[in-house]
Amino acid sequence: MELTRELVRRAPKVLLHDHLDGGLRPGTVLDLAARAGHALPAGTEAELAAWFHEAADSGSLERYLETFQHTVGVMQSAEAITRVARECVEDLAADGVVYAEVRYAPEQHVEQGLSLDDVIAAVAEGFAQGMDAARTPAGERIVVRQLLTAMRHQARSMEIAELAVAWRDRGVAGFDIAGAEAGYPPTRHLDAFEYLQRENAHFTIHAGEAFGLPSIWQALQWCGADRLGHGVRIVDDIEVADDGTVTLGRLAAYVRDKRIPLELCPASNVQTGAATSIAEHPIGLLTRLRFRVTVNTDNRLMSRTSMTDEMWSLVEAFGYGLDDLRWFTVNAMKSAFLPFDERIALIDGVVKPGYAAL
Ligand SMILES: O=c1[nH]cnc2c1ncn2[C@@H]1O[C@H](CO)[C@@H](O)[C@H]1O
Ligand SMILES: [Zn+2]
Repeated sequence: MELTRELVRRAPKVLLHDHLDGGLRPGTVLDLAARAGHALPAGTEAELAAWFHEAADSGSLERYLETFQHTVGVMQSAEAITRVARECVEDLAADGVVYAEVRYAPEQHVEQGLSLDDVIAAVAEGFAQGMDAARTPAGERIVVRQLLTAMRHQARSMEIAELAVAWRDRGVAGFDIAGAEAGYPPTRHLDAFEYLQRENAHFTIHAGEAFGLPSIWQALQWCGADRLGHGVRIVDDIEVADDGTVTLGRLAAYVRDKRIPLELCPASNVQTGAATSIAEHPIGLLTRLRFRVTVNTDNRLMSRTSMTDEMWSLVEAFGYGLDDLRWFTVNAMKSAFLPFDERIALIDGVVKPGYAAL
């Protein structure tokens, strides 16, 4: 059967790395900004969508991140946050996503008086509404969990880690740190990671995106990360000789041997300069070498992408077929911060039958 974009959209997909404040609908940004009196750089949906994409398409992570002032800026009330969270679930469900972990930094949403708990509760409410709305009579559904992010240049990681533990039975599956990588090594937040480990909690760390191997090494061997956010620079520890012989350095071998999940985000990497193009993206090599590769969107608004777009761009660049897409999807489901029995239930009850039915 010929693989089409529509078939990829219908295929069950699993998303582990998606930022809530990087996935707003352009129309929602306009609407919320008008209500909050927030000044935007463009006045129509099409112009605003283009602005986010172009401004983020800078070749630098720092400049990419500057665009978030206009999404975070309009997400300062419980009502706005709940709406964004609900629409996020609706958009992912329409895109064929069956399980997603969506992250954001609660500390960025307290400018107008919300407490950190208020912010998390507002997201939980929006996700619950979205999951309810996506339930069809045919039994189709989407499961969405929160990841709480702490900003790596700030000093609130311990507080956020404590909230991730406090909320773990109420829709929060884990913890993350994000923000500019250079100059802010993950070891700055060692107390938070050690606390999470003592609490048997799960966390991922943005590492090896804008900065190389030392950041990946710290995230794994000092901080104990369960997964790597991006982790794409692990290719710097892999040598491919002219005759095709591959040699893994010790860190790359460790990552592959231990099946450390890589949350790869191809479109985002091309925008921040972490990769030169989709066709040259290290995902091709890492997949060939059978690392625990997962495919993700990172920021659907800034990268003008979706899970279908990401998968489809890989089909076009690397000639992947449904078997490969299923492999990425099962990899992601295995790597989710959901209890083991729930992961198995989704793999056997949703992902595999979904692919078989295509
Ligand atoms: O690719 C990325 N690398 C590092 N940080 C990021 C990336 N995308 C988004 N954020 C940061 O994470 C915060 C919480 O969601 C966003 O506000 C943004 O500053
Ligand atoms: Zn990210």
